[in-house]
Amino acid sequence: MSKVLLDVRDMAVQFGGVRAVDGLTFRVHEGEVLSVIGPNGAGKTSAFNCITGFYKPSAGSVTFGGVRVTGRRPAVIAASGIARTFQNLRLFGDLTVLDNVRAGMHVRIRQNFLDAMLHTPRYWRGEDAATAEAHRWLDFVGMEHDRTAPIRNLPYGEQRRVEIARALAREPRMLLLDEPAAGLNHGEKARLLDLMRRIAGLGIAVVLIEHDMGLVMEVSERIVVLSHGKEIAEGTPAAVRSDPAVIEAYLGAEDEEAHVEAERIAAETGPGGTTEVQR
Ligand SMILES: Nc1ncnc2c1ncn2[C@@H]1O[C@H](COP(=O)(O)OP(=O)(O)OP(=O)(O)O)[C@@H](O)[C@H]1O
Repeated sequence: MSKVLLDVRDMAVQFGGVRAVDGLTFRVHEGEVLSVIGPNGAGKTSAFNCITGFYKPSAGSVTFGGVRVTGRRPAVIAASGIARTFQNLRLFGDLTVLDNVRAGMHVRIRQNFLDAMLHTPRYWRGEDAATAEAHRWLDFVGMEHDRTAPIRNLPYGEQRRVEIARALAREPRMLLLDEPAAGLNHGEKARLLDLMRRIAGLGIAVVLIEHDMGLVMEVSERIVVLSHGKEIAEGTPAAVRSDPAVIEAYLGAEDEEAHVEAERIAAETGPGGTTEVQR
């Protein structure tokens, strides 16, 4: 197995009385595709937010590339080589496709303040290089639409692709994708699968939160399963799929949802209501 890139140990996140993440320990190796799955509210996004510095863990440590980054600011963690996408797109709607990708790169373009103020030759060389590189990443993700149009005019699936291009333009060593297949159609999911494999092929580790189990089972080398903030299983897709603890966690969550739904309907219809609850 290749080198450990991310090492998360005993990480916990607390929101008032809720332990969103409760003693999570896992590792990601260079260039591997690892998925983090679990029922709604299991703590997956909270774990991502801790790793990327958006939340401060209440306990535990996060080490990336051998350097402890626990509790550092998001910008510092991003600069150390971790890029991410979000469950809800965070693009600049009025900016063009190209400018959205270039915006992701400004952390690493070497220009000083005066270059930018005075638009020196070095400034223009930097801008040209940035534009060429943005095109390269847009080619890589397969973005075929007009790149000079405002991004808000693009179909949703294409916007998702641009968000990945922007994250890649930071030249990360690890890319965290939070539900990248949400809202995509069948063909778009197939292209996403291929894209994730090509990203890993570049040696970039891909860590995926995803509810589409078909996609997860096909693309992942390993899977970490969370339930109520705790890791309940870890292993290959085949091992995880047949793990009784995993099956039970998902069935339990379904039961919980069905129960909540039944209570909601009962409250709406009141005693003697006529709505039947489907089980
Ligand atoms: N900012 C917050 N403040 C308070 N509670 C939060 C916050 N973020 C998450 N939680 C709670 O922490 C728990 C874990 O939520 P989280 O969003 O991490 O789960 P998830 O596994 O990503 O869920 P989903 O699959 O629905 O996105 C939930 O009980 C949630 O309500």
